[in-house]
Amino acid sequence: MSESPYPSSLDPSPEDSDDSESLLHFSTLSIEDRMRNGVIDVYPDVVEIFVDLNFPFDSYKDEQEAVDYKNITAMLYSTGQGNKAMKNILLSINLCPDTINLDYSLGFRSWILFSMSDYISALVDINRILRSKRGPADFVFQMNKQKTRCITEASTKLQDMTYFKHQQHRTITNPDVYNTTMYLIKLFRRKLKFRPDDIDINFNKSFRIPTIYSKNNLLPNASSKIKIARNVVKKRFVQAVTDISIGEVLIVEKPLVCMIYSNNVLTHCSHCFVRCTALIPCEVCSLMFCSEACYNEAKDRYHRFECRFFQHVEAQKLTVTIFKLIVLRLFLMATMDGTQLRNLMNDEVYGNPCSNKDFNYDEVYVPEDYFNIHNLEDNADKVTPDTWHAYSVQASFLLLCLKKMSFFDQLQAEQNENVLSELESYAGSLLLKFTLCIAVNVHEVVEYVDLPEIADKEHSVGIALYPTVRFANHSCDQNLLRFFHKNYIVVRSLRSISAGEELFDNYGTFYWNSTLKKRQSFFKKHYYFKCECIACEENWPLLTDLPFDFSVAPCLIPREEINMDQVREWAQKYSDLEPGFSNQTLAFYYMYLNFLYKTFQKPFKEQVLVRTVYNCYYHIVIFNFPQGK
Ligand SMILES: C[S@@+](CC[C@H](N)C(=O)[O-])C[C@H]1O[C@@H](n2cnc3c(N)ncnc32)[C@H](O)[C@@H]1O
Repeated sequence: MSESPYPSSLDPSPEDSDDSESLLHFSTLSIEDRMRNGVIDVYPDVVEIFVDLNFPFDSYKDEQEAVDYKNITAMLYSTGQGNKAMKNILLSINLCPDTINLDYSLGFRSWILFSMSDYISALVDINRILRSKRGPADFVFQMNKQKTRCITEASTKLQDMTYFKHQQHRTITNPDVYNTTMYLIKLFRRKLKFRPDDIDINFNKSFRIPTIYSKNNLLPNASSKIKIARNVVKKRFVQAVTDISIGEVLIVEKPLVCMIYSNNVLTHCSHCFVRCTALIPCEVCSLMFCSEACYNEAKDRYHRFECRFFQHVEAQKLTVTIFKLIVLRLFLMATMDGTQLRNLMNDEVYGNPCSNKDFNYDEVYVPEDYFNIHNLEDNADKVTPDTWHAYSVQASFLLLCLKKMSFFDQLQAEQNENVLSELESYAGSLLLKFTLCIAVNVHEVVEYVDLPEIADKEHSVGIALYPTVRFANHSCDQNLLRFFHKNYIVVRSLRSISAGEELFDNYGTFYWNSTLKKRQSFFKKHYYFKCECIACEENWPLLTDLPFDFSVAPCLIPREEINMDQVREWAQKYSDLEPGFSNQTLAFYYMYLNFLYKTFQKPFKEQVLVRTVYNCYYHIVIFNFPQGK
């Protein structure tokens, strides 16, 4: 259950980069030479390298392949292989251009969804087909008939749900009851938006994101109990303004920019990251969305131009890391698909991407403002020559793709294939700046899959840049926990925190699962700092060597005040808990964890174990019991 916030896939080092072949060209240069060459001087060579790539501009969509997948689906479905059929029909929908064949594939999926009793998702597909108004009469007739069946079935289930709504808070330990209830609760959630003739819903929209009780006037996504402070070493950091107790919601926000991992494109919405069975395809590239609303928002915010880029690299099966894709997206958002590029270049304050602007701490922070990128930490003064080099190559790759795709044609009078214009160079420097910033500021978005066993539930969905959470520095013994709801992040206190204390995130490696030496080299290499947290200063032991005996563990309160019988009872209850999820169990973990932190001095094994399970369990309960704590 690692929390891996900053994924190793973002490792910017040359040896791990997919540009490594291109880098061979430079490996003969001495470090000094590379440093002297710096960023700008490598451009001509990089141009040479990437012009060689020379990928043709093919389309990703392939109607014939889509029809083939649909035919395979029919064969699998008729032989009772429902899951495989579902996978194939998804591929068919994903590959199909927006023609009548797409309607046929959607129609097929609605049959499969119906047979899986997922009537609402089936209705989403059917309504979409009927809206397109392009099917022949008998197909439209079949779809209308299917629609009636879906509505009838769904209405019956919806009545059952009223009962289950009242059951949500009850403890569920029996796995069968658990599974049935889970299913009905999911349906219940959908009911909140249930309108049979107008279904293009994302049922998780009814999902409750935890709220912040006392909002911060200066940091709109944060609690008034925290503020952004700064010092010379760490620059900005998050600090407690008043005492904070365990479990308080401190930050809730949407990403400024996010990107889905390619292996989730067929299972999750590429815009909001919700897991969804009835995804609809982008008309041009491989991305899929949970609803027309998400698709349109993606197009409005970043996907119009990006979509063309995706279709080409996908058609060529080029491997472009998620890291590059998010940088490109950020660039397109920042420049509004290029239309604002020249204005940005001429802007006196933001025109120079090399100078970081710090936001004014007395004014209201605007989390969704693109200009925040200019005050992200980029560590430009600490990046090693090798990393500079890798980043420059990555930025150049994107710049050349943009050039090749005629991105600059509308924006400038002069075009020259071999020489970069002033505007193009500026675009390159922005891409480089974003590459630096993204590397040390993004989080990995995870989802917890709701299976009864606790282990191996964590699933990485994508990466995202959170405008307020990114102010939190690292500690190997952090006092914050991150939770995700779709691509929203929720940050809560892991234990009580006193006024004036710094609030710490964790960048992916903890004192109990990695040695001091490994941690220090990880942070130096990826984040350019030396961790001086208490766990590093005191070199706390790994999990297996942590003290675990309650009767001798150092205490924070006089030992005679501790009711040891009660402690043993809780410890026993904790280790005996059955699989299955409920708010009561969550409340127990929460209470027990609070007790452990308040009573025993860190580091103590039970604190680590309970904290880890609590983190995982919390996600699951919140995901499946929307009224949860
Ligand atoms: C996500 S940012 C955190 C906010 C950052 N301090 C700022 O001013 O924007 C990550 C960067 O903060 C710095 N940082 C994070 N944790 C640190 C720590 N424990 N000690 C020193 N610097 C740290 C490193 O430069 C790191 O690359």
